[in-house]
Amino acid sequence: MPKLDLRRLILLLSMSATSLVLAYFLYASYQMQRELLIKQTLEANRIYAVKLAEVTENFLNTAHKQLAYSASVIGPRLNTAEHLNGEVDRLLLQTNTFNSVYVVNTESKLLARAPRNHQAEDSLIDNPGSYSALASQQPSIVQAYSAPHGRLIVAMTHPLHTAQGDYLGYIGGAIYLQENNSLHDLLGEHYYRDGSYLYVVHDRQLIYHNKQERVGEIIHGNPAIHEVSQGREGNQLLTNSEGIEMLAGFAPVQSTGWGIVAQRPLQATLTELNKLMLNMLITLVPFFLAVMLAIWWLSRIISQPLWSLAKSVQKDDARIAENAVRQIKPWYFEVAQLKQSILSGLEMLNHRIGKLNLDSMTDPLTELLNRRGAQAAIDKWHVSAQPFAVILLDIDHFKQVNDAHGHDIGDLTLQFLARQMRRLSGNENVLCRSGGEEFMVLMPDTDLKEAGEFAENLRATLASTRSPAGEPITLSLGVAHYPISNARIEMVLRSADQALYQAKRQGRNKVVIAAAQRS
Ligand SMILES: Nc1nc2c(ncn2[C@@H]2O[C@H](COP(=O)(O)OP(=O)(O)OP(=O)(O)O)[C@@H](O)[C@H]2O)c(=O)[nH]1
Repeated sequence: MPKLDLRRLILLLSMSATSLVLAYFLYASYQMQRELLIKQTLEANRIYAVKLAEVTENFLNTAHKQLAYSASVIGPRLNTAEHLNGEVDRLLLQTNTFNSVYVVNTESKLLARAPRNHQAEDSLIDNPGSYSALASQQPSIVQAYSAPHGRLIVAMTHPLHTAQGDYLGYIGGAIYLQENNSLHDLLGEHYYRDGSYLYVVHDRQLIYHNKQERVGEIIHGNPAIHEVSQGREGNQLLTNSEGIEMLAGFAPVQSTGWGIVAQRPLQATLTELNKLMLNMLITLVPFFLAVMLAIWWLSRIISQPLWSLAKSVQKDDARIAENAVRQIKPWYFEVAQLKQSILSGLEMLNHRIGKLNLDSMTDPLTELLNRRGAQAAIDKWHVSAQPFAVILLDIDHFKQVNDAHGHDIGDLTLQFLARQMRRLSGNENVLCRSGGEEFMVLMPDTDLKEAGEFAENLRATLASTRSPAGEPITLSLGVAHYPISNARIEMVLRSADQALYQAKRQGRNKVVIAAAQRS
């Protein structure tokens, strides 16, 4: 017998199906959320980089305007040291835009500087930025360079003119990339806690980075830097110099050719999602268990009728099995069909058993009951203490019928006698061929007198009716009664037999009634 029953099978199937669907659902929603989150973060970083590029652009414009204003205040009065120092001090102190402000004449000589330092006035400003500013005589931005004191500097200049427009030199403002200033504050406001950071590059050189030691570093092989250096904005998933996957957004500062890159580690982005998925799983587990419980319960309801059908069919008695099957209430189609099929099978079986039973109790020649059939009736009456009369009868000299007319005529004669017995007998009587040419009539609720009259009538009828043998047959009959003849049934039958024997001895064609038992 296989160990797996329908209930377990349903549960197993449902569990596997539900688990698969759940796993797929979690996997698919994780993948979708992951993609969405990556896309959103990339886009957010791009927008952030664009915004920051705009703000930087504005900052640089404002710085230029400040220099332009100072240039207009200074005017042609380059010889007045007090005036020059006053203005460079004001510009340095009033805003936090520059780390140093200085005025340089056309010979690249320093005329004033704030803050003051060892650099003597009239010293030569000997760097390519200064020369190019003097050469262009235009507002300019001097890209990052290392100053003699070791600092990395971005400088801005604005030309100084006389009222007539003669060029006198420039006023310059230096932004130290590794030190505090408005630009540093502006870029430093970025949220750095979850590993996110931003940096600014110019010509692949880091001119701003939250790790100050990295400022000045030249970066190779970074696709975001490559793109932004080409003046393009966008976003990209990339691996940074430390091998960490980053979601980077980048945008150029058009006026300076700088590139701003804002990035967030992929892992930090997905950590929240992982937590979310775990919470989802934890929330789903009780629901999953509840569903399994419901399926367990439902599987019981589904398997119960089948189980009952199987149990009912296993009963020893086909009649009891049939009744048990009838009691089962099928609530779904297949069980109803199965019940119907089983019932048809059992009905057929019971019918066959009934027919076999009947055959085993019937005499095939006369279709009266045989000895076993009569015995069954006697047993039944015995149990219910039913009084009855019994008549044993035997054809006289039947051997002669066979001998004279043949066995077939003998058979027809036996059938003829059976017909006569049926014709004369009431329905309630049990008629039986107890063997050979011997017959028996069992008459419930009939006394000896009535039974004797019936026996006499039968004898007289046969004696006066032509049989298949061509002439009437005569009968000898013995009559007894239960319990009048004897309180024990087998003794009653013996009494009837003795009465029959007596009838034979007294010359045949005769009825003898057994004497009542003496009490
Ligand atoms: N045709 C036919 N004959 C049967 C059947 N059963 C028994 N017999 C015959 O019945 C006869 C009974 O003969 P006996 O026992 O000598 O009795 P009887 O000739 O009737 O004589 P008594 O009973 O003494 O009057 C036998 O010849 C059996 O062959 C049967 O089914 N068909």
